[in-house]
Amino acid sequence: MARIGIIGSEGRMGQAIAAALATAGETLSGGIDKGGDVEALAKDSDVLIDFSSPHALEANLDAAVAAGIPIVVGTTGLEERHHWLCDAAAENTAVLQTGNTSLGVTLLAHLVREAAQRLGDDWDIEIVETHHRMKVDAPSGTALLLGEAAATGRNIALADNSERGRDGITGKRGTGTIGFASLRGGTVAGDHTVHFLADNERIALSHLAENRTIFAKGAVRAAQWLLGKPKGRYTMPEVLGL
Ligand SMILES: NC(=O)C1=CN([C@@H]2O[C@H](COP(=O)(O)OP(=O)(O)OC[C@H]3O[C@@H](n4cnc5c(N)ncnc54)[C@H](OP(=O)(O)O)[C@@H]3O)[C@@H](O)[C@H]2O)C=CC1
Ligand SMILES: O=C(O)C1=N[C@H](C(=O)O)C[C@H](O)C1
Repeated sequence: MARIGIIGSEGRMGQAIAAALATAGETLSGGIDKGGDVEALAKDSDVLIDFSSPHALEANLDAAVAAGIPIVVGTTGLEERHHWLCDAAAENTAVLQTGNTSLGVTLLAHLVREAAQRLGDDWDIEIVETHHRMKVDAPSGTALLLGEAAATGRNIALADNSERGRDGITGKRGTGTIGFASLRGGTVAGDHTVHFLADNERIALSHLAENRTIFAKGAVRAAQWLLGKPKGRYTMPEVLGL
């Protein structure tokens, strides 16, 4: 049995992960929130699970590296520099960062990549996500993950081909771009639809999360899988064998 530490332990996901750990028969080594001692938590743990804030990421990665333990990063709202930090930490320990730990979204990303690869850029791609009113980042990490999957299928760079935050006189849609739209309200755990829109026909690929259990179970599974892995950056498809 592994000792698993949670960063963001009192949050919505932190509590769901603690419940999933208990169900899986794993040991919770401890949990911290803002102002907590992540180095001490890392010393008491065999693996860390971080669902907190991008502001905490650097210290969390440093603590995992210093303690020589792997870390699962589920926090979203990450910018390019946060991905560089994950890459740097992965030179010294095992790091798995993902915008969504669920089996369903992991499979959806695979399907989106396949569809984008097969459909030409006369098929416009638009990603729509809906989340609860408490969510602080947009587009969601999952929407960006799905956008990356579509961009990979199209063999283009998402950063150079995104349309985000349309407002006012936007001009026509750019051919080959990937659009993002975010809805916020109520208690929605997380809905994502990738629309492929062509002349006279459309395809919509969706994942609807009914509660946070799916994310929590996936995070625990990722932590279990990371134990004993050599340094490097890992992905959810590897964890789930997809
Ligand atoms: N990858 C995935 O599958 C999923 C990812 N997420 C992501 O996980 C993150 C957390 O979501 P959620 O639980 O809903 O958010 P919450 O706001 O409910 O919880 C966040 C927790 O992190 C803590 N926290 C904030 N800053 C720090 C810090 N510097 N160091 C340590 N802890 C800190 C907060 O503590 P305090 O209250 O003291 O500030 C709080 O307890 C979000 O980025 C969300 O998008 C969510 C679901 C699934
Ligand atoms: O903040 C959330 O709640 C969620 N965040 C993740 C994201 O940004 O994609 C995953 C899930 O959709 C729930």
